[in-house]
Amino acid sequence: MLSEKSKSMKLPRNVLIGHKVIERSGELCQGLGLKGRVIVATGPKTRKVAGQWTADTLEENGYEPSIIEIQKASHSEVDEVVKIGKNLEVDFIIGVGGGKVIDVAKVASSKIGTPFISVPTAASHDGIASGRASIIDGEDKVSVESTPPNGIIADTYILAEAPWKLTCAGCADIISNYTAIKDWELARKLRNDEYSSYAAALSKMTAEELAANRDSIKKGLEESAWIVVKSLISSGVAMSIAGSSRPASGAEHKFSHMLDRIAPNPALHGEQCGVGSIMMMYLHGGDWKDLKYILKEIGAPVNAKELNIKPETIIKALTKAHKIRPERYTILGNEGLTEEAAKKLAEETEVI
Ligand SMILES: NC(=O)c1ccc[n+]([C@@H]2O[C@H](COP(=O)([O-])OP(=O)(O)OC[C@H]3O[C@@H](n4cnc5c(N)ncnc54)[C@H](O)[C@@H]3O)[C@@H](O)[C@H]2O)c1
Ligand SMILES: O=P(O)(O)OC[C@@H](O)CO
Ligand SMILES: [Zn+2]
Repeated sequence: MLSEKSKSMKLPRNVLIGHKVIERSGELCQGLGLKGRVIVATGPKTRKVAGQWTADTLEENGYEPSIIEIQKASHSEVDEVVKIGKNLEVDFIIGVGGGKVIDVAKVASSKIGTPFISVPTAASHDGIASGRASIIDGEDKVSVESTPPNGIIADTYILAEAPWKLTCAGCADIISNYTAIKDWELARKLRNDEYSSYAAALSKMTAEELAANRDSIKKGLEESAWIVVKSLISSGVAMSIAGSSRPASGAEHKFSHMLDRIAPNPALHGEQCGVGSIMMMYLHGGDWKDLKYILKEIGAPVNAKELNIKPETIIKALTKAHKIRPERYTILGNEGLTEEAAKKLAEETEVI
């Protein structure tokens, strides 16, 4: 009954997208009523790209920034930020970097109970706006529930300057929503899994919009960065509406997480999800050739060679992928693929 049904959703409040909007970091933070001491969590590379610039801008606006460099998305890094944050009695945390830095900053702010501002330096993943975070937990790094950013500063000047490979990975993470949605619909039909038609529609529309605008996605263009980062934010909002990563994570993500576990040198998250999506679309009986064509036109990897991952590792990841998050039903079913079926799938889709 509707009267008994309730759901709470947290969504980002202030979003700034545009050329050199990092210069307006103070304005955004003041607009959110934030003041005082702030931790600027960034990476070794991204500190030079935008972390130091963000801290300097905040200082010019009367804030007291402390920069912390994050090496990887681990619990120990999160605990370190929490410890420093509590000692400094920070008022909020700002993450300036790729997906791993933003995830660590997101979880640390949630643990301390302070607001969090997301400043992506690459349009490489859809964690920019999501309420999820992927922190290494033993062998796994699937996303767990966290809190969405209170604000987002997406500087298209920085994003356009980022390595093109990162932008292509972000596009592939979005295109992989196609198969995530198919898996969600399948789980709803076969197991009556909880399903949000609104979140599913938003996630699918995000992939469709990106695919439709792919001709405008070109290396070094700020307009391209604008298109991609808007779709990444939209995908993250779909996850916040669903209260899970279901709208953006199906069997293709299980395949990617398994590659993260077994591949000697995994590729970028989005790159692996894109290749996984080609194969899962084949299993769904969908137009995998069209999905492959879209990824190729954007410039994202479409096979093992372009991922720089050996065929035998691809096959092994396919046969084990169903073990990731077993409670999330997908086209892989509960038993997963046999080795022969995995080899045939990877060959039929020209991945190996
Ligand atoms: N929380 C979520 O909802 C969510 C969603 C998708 C992915 N993720 C997570 O995000 C991570 C993937 O993010 P990623 O692909 O950005 O990987 P990443 O964070 O490892 O960044 C990749 C590399 O790009 C570099 N980089 C970033 N911006 C740069 C710039 N402007 N110039 C030069 N180098 C730059 C980083 O320093 C890093 O070396 C994974 O851990 C994944 O699980 C989380
Ligand atoms: O929950 P997971 O599978 O980590 O997915 C989150 C994100 O990668 C979706 O694009
Ligand atoms: Zn993803």
